[in-house]
Amino acid sequence: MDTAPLFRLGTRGSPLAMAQAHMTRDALAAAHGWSPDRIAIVPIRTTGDRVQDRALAEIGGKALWTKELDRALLEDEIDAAVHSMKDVETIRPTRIAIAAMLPRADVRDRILGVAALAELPQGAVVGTSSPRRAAQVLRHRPDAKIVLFRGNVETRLAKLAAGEVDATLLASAGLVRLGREDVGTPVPLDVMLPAPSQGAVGIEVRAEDARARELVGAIGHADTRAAVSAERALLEALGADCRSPVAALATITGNRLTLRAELYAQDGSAHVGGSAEGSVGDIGLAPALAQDLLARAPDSVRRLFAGE
Ligand SMILES: NCc1[nH]cc(CCC(=O)O)c1CC(=O)O
Repeated sequence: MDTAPLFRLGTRGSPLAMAQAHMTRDALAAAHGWSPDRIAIVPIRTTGDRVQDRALAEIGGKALWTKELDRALLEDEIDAAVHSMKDVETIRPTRIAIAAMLPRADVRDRILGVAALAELPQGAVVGTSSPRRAAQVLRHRPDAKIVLFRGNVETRLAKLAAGEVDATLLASAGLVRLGREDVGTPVPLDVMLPAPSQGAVGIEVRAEDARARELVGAIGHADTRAAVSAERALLEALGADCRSPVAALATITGNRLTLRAELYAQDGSAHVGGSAEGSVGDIGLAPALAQDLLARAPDSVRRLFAGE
């Protein structure tokens, strides 16, 4: 770049994060009539990228992915940070604002290695580090053996190909963004409801930076934001974090929002599910569904959630 960048986008350096940063750059360039090469993409290494051998939940949860990007944003090294909304904590620093979410991709999980959970051989080994996916697999296949499976999408595909596991599960959205829509089979939503925020890319800015808010706001997708906000409000009301086996999906038709959610016991032996419907702006909907689910949850499920 021989001229100063018009805008600096911070991102993690994984291939998926870089693909999402490029999507964001292209959307910004198109919205503002800029040449894409006037937008700098700044890869930032996070603790989560360095630590590969332990479950995320054990070593500090989602903050591992956001902390370094938050610092770069607050220290004005970048103008905006691009995130998978699924990896962004429910409660964010007050000086950081979500300025936009891009149109959501396919929200489903894909199963790789077999075409469906029902086709797993007896006692099959399934690799995942997601408490939600583990519980959902065990709910349908209590005979399966879950093993910790980390690393970025490419690493996991390589481990599967090497025969370390019989099957694994990945978000369809990530595979599509990496140009790997050819692998795996989508799992129906009634078998595996997705993680809250799955498939959504969000862009954060400094709350006080009016220019960045406006520039990024121009590429936002209102329905995605409304849906993901409802799912995040549910997580907050549940007192849930990345260790919590919880699935949620909001869908919007016109001005109506339907929020579905399921909470699971860790071993999939119990669960509770429900849904609520209201107008898009109804901020009471998600907390009400959270209370309803907690009230009906079996003990083995309720004790995994802090509530309130
Ligand atoms: N936790 C890792 C992560 N964060 C976002 C995605 C996929 C993209 C998305 O859901 O938007 C993935 C990988 C996966 O779950 O397969």
